[in-house]
Amino acid sequence: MTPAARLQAAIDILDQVLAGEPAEKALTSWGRRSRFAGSKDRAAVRDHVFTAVRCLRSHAALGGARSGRGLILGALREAGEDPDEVFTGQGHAPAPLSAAERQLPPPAEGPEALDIPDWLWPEFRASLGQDAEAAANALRSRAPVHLRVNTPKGTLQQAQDALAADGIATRPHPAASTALEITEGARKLRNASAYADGLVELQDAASQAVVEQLPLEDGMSVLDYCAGGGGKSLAMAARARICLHAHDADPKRMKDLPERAARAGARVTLLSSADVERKAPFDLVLCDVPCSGSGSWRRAPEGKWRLTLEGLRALQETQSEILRRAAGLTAPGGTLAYATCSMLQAENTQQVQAFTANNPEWSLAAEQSWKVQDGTDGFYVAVLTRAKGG
Ligand SMILES: C[S@@+](CC[C@H](N)C(=O)[O-])C[C@H]1O[C@@H](n2cnc3c(N)ncnc32)[C@H](O)[C@@H]1O
Repeated sequence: MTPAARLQAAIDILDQVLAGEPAEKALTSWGRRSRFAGSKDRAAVRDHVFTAVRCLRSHAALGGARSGRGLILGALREAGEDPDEVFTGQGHAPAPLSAAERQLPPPAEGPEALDIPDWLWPEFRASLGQDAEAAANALRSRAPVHLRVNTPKGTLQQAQDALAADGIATRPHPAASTALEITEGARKLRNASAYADGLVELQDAASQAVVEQLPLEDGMSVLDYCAGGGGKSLAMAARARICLHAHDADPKRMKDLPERAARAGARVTLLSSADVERKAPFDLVLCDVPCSGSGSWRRAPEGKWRLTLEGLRALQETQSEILRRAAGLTAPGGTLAYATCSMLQAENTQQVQAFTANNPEWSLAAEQSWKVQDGTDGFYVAVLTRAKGG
């Protein structure tokens, strides 16, 4: 495919996304229909689509329309490229620009230029203060690819050497002692032996750093209460010889966990909600709660446009309910960790402050947050301890 044909493919896919189709699904069906597209074409089209979704407001403004064509035109203008070189109408290239499309719109400003919904901007700015613009701008670009080295299976250096042998260059990431950032060859990861052998897992460095904050010790009984695919379960299992249990309100989310654990050489027992009550109390409970995902909107940009104020308030209710339940599953003297991949205070400090205010037997032992502009996903963790007699 020519570069212009890739952009035309992105335009068609974006029109479907704007009509309500999830980007991943629209890309998959395009891929099935487009047997002629090679792996580089697919990667390029995917990049165009995800860039457009991350920068939906600003690129639509720059391109003069909220349409596939408008978004691609906006992206070219932002990149300082000449749209007439792409919109030629030749071969599979997009049709030439109309007179209306040639009109340069006035420059976007404020939340529109920063690609944040208007309703969210006051909350975003209040949460991030003077870092708000930098965070919003960071969310407009592609996320780096991070790996967690499964240290029971090998050292960082061994993982780097094994990855290099498969053409993948990495460097240690400062956010966590187990983290590597891929600097070249990320697309080769799925076929790399270090990945197949469970020496490395895909995991954001801040997600790993959250687990490094937990006071895990050999022999502890631990519950990952919102385990999902089990990324944090596996990271915990690598840190100490714990008796690890995983639970999720939607057990289907954990379906790959047994296989992932086997690959990593970890042991984890999956528990239903009823089993959790029977097995309680646990020495440590981690709640990696459902959240707005504002810290990972680079990876999942549709979430930024799907979130509403009502949705955010509903998430907050779920979060405080999970905190309340998880507290009841934690042993006296035990630890409860509350984590989100959000940068919004409403989901982070405000939740924890409300919890400790209502539950005086709990105190805050540690709290940390990571911001997306510092090279990781945005994350938050609070480590709470329960009084021995509490
Ligand atoms: C942020 S994801 C977890 C990601 C996972 N810990 C990881 O590192 O891969 C949140 C999970 O919480 C689950 N969840 C939602 N409501 C819940 C509830 N009331 N109790 C327990 N889990 C819940 C969701 O199904 C989802 O899998």
